[in-house]
Amino acid sequence: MSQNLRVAVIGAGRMGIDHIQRIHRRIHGAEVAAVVDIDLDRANAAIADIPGAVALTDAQAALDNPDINAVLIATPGFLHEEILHAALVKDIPILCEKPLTPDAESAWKVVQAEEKLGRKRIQVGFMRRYDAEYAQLGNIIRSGELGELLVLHHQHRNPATPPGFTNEMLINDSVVHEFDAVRFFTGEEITSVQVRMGKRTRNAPEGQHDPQHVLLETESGVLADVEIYVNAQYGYEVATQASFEEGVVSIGSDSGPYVRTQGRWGGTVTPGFEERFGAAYDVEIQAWVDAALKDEIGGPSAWDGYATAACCEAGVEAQKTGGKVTVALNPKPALYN
Ligand SMILES: NC(=O)c1ccc[n+]([C@@H]2O[C@H](COP(=O)([O-])OP(=O)(O)OC[C@H]3O[C@@H](n4cnc5c(N)ncnc54)[C@H](O)[C@@H]3O)[C@@H](O)[C@H]2O)c1
Ligand SMILES: O[C@H]1[C@H](O)[C@@H](O)[C@H](O)[C@@H](O)[C@H]1O
Repeated sequence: MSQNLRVAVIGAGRMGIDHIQRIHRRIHGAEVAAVVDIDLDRANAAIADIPGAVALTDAQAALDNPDINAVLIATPGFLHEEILHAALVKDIPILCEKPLTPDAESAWKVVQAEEKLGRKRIQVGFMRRYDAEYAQLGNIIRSGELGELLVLHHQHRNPATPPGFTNEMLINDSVVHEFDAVRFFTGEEITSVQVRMGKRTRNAPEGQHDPQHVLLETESGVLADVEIYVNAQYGYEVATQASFEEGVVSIGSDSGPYVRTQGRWGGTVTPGFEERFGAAYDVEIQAWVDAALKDEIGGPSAWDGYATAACCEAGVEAQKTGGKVTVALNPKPALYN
């Protein structure tokens, strides 16, 4: 594929708009050819500064357009499955925002459809793998320089949740990132999930128990915990501390610049994921484009999407029971080895 990628972005909401601007302004080798949203006004607003792009309301119409040769899916997670299958039929590179799908059964169907196609076409939007500090911690773990990794502590805090953010979405939409991070760091599958509910913040909307404490273990016995706290008010913070045999590594905690003025010292907390992970999204999308132009796909795969969906399913079950729930996975198809 020598020409630019001509991308249809499906979903012009918070994340879709961010990716549209990213592709238009910062990514090399790709252009936004179409924006699809059921809300045509949103789609039109999204292409206002992109000459030549078209606004549509139907994803299939974009996929049927021979001028489109790649698709970025940024609709809510429960809508991904249908678009993924339609895009696999077109046999074009796909960047699907996380989650691949919200449950293991539908994610497995996507894996099977890709396996039937016979080659990888899907990259899942687990952008943390492209964050510089995440990549560095991954390298430290793999190098063995601090001995064996023993425990991972995660904090995942959002300032507030959008309307309709259910109790299950704390797992399916938020902790799904830590499921991927733990698998990425350890190179192992997660074998069990437990969720504990403690004291609830008065800032949580009705029906949502916030914060929650999620406990995981991996095949070799690495333990991980996640504080998921999505109405934390003060800002957006995602951090990890890793304990090894010979040391401890922290990433994502406070970084400069530290300012001293008017009798106070301090810095700022990022307000949202766009600021905290802006650079990682750029690297993620550029990597997808670079691979797609060589007719390849890299990064987190549909298998990673399926395995994390299975963790989510166990997590949602664990929310109800409070007990430890085993993660059950189908055998990994050779395509993903
Ligand atoms: N990687 C990350 O850090 C990150 C951050 C935020 C969101 N996300 C993911 O991105 C996706 C979108 O999230 P968001 O926060 O932008 O949601 P959003 O609700 O802000 O936007 C979704 C958009 O999809 C549109 N839409 C709904 N149904 C549609 C359909 N059938 N066809 C076309 N468009 C349709 C809506 O009108 C809306 O504009 C989700 O999967 C979410 O989990 C990922
Ligand atoms: O969809 C968003 C997004 O994935 C963010 O990265 C995460 O921090 C939020 O918790 C989630 O709701």
